[in-house]
Amino acid sequence: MTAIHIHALNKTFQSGRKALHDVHLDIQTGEMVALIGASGSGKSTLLRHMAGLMSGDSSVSGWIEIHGKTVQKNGKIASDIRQIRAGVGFVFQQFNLVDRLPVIVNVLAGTLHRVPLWRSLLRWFTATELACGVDALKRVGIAECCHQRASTLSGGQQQRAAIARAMVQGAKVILADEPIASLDPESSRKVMDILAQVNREDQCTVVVSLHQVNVAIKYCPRTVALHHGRVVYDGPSVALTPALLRELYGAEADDILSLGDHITSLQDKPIRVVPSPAWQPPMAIAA
Ligand SMILES: Nc1ncnc2c1ncn2[C@@H]1O[C@H](COP(=O)(O)OP(=O)(O)OP(=O)(O)O)[C@@H](O)[C@H]1O
Repeated sequence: MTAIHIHALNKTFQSGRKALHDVHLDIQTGEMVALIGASGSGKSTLLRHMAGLMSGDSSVSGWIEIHGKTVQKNGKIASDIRQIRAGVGFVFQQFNLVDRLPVIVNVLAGTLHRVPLWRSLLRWFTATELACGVDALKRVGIAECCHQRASTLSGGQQQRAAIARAMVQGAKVILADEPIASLDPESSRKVMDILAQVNREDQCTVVVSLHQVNVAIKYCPRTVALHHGRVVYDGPSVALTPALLRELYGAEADDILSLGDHITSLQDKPIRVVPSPAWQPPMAIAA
């Protein structure tokens, strides 16, 4: 079944900047797809359109559907977008948690579309909801941080809490916009391991934008590469050799090839595919 369907998406900002050019994309349920590209290539813009946070150009007939439901069409966001978003989890580079609230409350924000408004305002959650929140925190390996304020967590822990919130939400699609861009290699690895775990164990479709092609290869069987807002490659991540990347990106290839040793390093030869934890038998993720 198709999880995300994008047809002829174009985006021109008011400044006149054309950020997306005729993007067509089909992502199947349960895929883990990397979105790569140099800075400014349109990764965030595309993810925001998928989430219905931005609308494409109305001058071109284009649309986006998630699980068959229209997110936007011909430049207009669907009127029932809140309902569609309830099934979509977002993980952003800048950990979008409420700093002053405890981690568990942030995580339980994932249930807000299900609980009555008065209960959410009072932050009154049932024992079952609390257990579900704690369970999600256990799965991402930070249950011990449950009652801490979100602001006291490290960047990697905040990102894991954001993923726990998507779990509690019961999201069947996770859109992660450069979730490891601000993290050290070890925290990056944990966050990517957890995204892969959610993909594998919950059959959750994951689309993750990354600066590092080596991380894409390690975790995502499929990569969509953007260049100046156009899809220039859509296929197996393992086929993304440095030579191909140079062909696609020219000098800009260095942007995504020379980011140092972020999780694994990439040599200037056919890329060695590092077996991904995504394809190991289910196992607990260590904290
Ligand atoms: N609100 C905006 N108004 C005008 N131009 C914008 C706006 N947002 C993004 N852009 C432009 O659209 C293009 C794509 O930006 P986008 O943020 O999607 O790229 P990106 O690939 O996510 O980059 P990065 O990796 O640096 O986050 C860039 O040229 C950017 O300057």
